[in-house]
Amino acid sequence: MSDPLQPIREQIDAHDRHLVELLNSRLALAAEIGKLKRSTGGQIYVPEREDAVFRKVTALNQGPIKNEALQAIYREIMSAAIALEKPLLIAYLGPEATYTHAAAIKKFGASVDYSAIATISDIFTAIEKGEADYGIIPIENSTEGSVREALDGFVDSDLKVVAQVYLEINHALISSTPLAQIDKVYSKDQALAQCRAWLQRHLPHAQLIDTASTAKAVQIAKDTPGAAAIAAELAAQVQGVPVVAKNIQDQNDNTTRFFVVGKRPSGPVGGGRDITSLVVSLGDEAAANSGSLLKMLMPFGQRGINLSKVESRPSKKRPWDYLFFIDVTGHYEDPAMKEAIAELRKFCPLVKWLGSYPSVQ
Ligand SMILES: C=C(O[C@@H]1C=C(C(=O)O)C=C[C@H]1O)C(=O)O
Repeated sequence: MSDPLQPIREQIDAHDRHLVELLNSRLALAAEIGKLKRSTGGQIYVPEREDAVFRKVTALNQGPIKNEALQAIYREIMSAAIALEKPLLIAYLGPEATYTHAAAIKKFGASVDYSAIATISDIFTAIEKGEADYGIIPIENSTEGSVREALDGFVDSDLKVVAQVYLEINHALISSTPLAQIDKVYSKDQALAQCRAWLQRHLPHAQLIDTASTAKAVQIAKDTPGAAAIAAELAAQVQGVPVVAKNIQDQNDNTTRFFVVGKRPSGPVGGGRDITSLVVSLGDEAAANSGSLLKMLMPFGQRGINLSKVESRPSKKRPWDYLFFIDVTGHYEDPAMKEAIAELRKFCPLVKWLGSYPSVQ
């Protein structure tokens, strides 16, 4: 009896021949672009162009492929294109299998090279020294708020935020010791905090110990009797330590926002899809004038520029002196944004542009 799958598979084979041909022809064009970029000093990774490609293919899609699947495929196609233009090295907060590693792969795909770096400030340094092309760092979590080391890193650095990526975070309790005998839980402070209620319920007497990263916690737990780590399941697999409990985060839609940092700024995507991040200090104005916070936000409001985040951090220069981290909708090059920032500079001693980047992807 003839196999009914056979003729359909032959059609699939014919499509695959086509696809491989088309992919190679697309990648050859990217290689040509790469040559031109090298001769003109252009950027290899261009987030605003990638955003336009994602939008274009999503608009073309009539199914049955889901947009998410199409975008994942295009992520890899563009990753392969980048690799043909120039081998890029992406520094992430390591060790291997941290959430930042997963976010880096989500953003840059499988064809670029990755380097695990121990601390956020070392990531800034690696890029400043040209030891890596881009860095990826966690900036804020939907349950726990901002990552302070990341915000502080931007104050002293001239690197730019060139792109962002969101990743849903699902924590696992990882240990070779059964739950009832666990007396120490290691993880990054942010991850411990995201599982506070679960820990209170299941391990109320365990000692909670902060580590430099979630994957580092798994390394420690692996060799410490009675110890567990909170990290991604992937970290458990990579290091061969059993998962004791899955999805232990207190909020189900627990999501972390990561920034991609590089030496040169991204161009605009337009259509209200750019975000600009700034750090602003009011200086003596704050002490002298009780309305100064409002005054800081007015230049944006008056021009219809939407404010999506304001976060304050102690300046560490004087007590009760603050730096404000502000996200607004639009690109630094937009005329209204330029005007708003110029106005802000009239009364703020510090207005630092951290970067403008596409809001999604
Ligand atoms: C090919 C380019 O370089 C990279 C690869 C892209 C692609 O494959 O479409 C898009 C943007 C860049 O990150 C380009 O800049 O157009």
